[in-house]
Amino acid sequence: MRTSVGRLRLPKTKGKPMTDTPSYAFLGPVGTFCHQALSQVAPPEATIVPCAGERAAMDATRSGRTRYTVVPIENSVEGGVTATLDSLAWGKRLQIVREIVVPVSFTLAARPGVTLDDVERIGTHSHAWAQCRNWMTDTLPGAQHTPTTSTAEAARLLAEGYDGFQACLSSAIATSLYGLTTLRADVADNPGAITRFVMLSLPGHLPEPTGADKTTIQVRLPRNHAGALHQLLEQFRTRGVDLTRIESRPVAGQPGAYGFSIDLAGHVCEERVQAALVGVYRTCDDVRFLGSYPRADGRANAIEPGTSDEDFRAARAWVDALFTQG
Ligand SMILES: O=C(O)C(=O)Cc1ccccc1
Repeated sequence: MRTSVGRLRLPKTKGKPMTDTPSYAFLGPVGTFCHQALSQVAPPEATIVPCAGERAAMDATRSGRTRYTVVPIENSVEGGVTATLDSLAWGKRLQIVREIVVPVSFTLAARPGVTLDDVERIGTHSHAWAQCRNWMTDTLPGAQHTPTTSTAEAARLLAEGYDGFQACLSSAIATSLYGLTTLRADVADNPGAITRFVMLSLPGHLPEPTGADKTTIQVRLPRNHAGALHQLLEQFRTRGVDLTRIESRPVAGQPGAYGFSIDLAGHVCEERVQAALVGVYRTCDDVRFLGSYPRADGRANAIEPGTSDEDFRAARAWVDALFTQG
């Protein structure tokens, strides 16, 4: 039985998972970019569980079936992965414990014997299609997209004989794993695109601060309040907290209400981050803490003058002393 393809480990098909072995759900099937991200972090003995969709993978950890989940959260070309962002924002709470960055480039693949001229429909994940849209318009004008739950799912369907599309956009690994042939390699509108994946667990485990961390939160702005967004941003600016991502999403069932998903530079153990979060909590309707974790790029966060932990402690000591001085 094959247990790996290149650096990708395949799920175990026999035997009971050992309860003390870490288990990871991920956006499956095997051969997704998500599987590649998982392979960067999971120990060799890990049990891995492919799931059909981001939400299904997250639910596997919510229900206790797996200890961790790895799902895509953001792409450098197409932006946020809304299925992940919305489930993090509104579903049962999960916490980000790690981020993983994977360079993505796509292969246009088909069953052996199929040529570019035969291709009318292409199956792939919506984020993959978005990253190859211009290439498609230039090279295969008129080719239609059929969305699949993942890039490898499209490859798997083709290999099974599915005839709803003639080709798929997937990774080179998936192309070989599912016995397809490459029609075009390195398909992309923006060479150098990366996708950021997050590893999630149930709340309770907070990674240690490293000095090169990020914190993710979800907030809902008060409605009918002029300058509400300005007031939110002000909480970060005055404490020298840099935002590395901010995205708005409509709140389901509440037309006109928006939630914001925010990544900020820093760890919740740091004074300036805590001070900003206290301000956010005071001024927004809903605040959800989604984790503090090491940055994948390892870049140390810059600390503006007057915003280090020592600066905050000295300032608090000065205020405390006002009560004890005569
Ligand atoms: O479908 C996959 O292989 C994924 O891991 C999600 C995805 C899709 C497109 C670009 C990056 C990640």
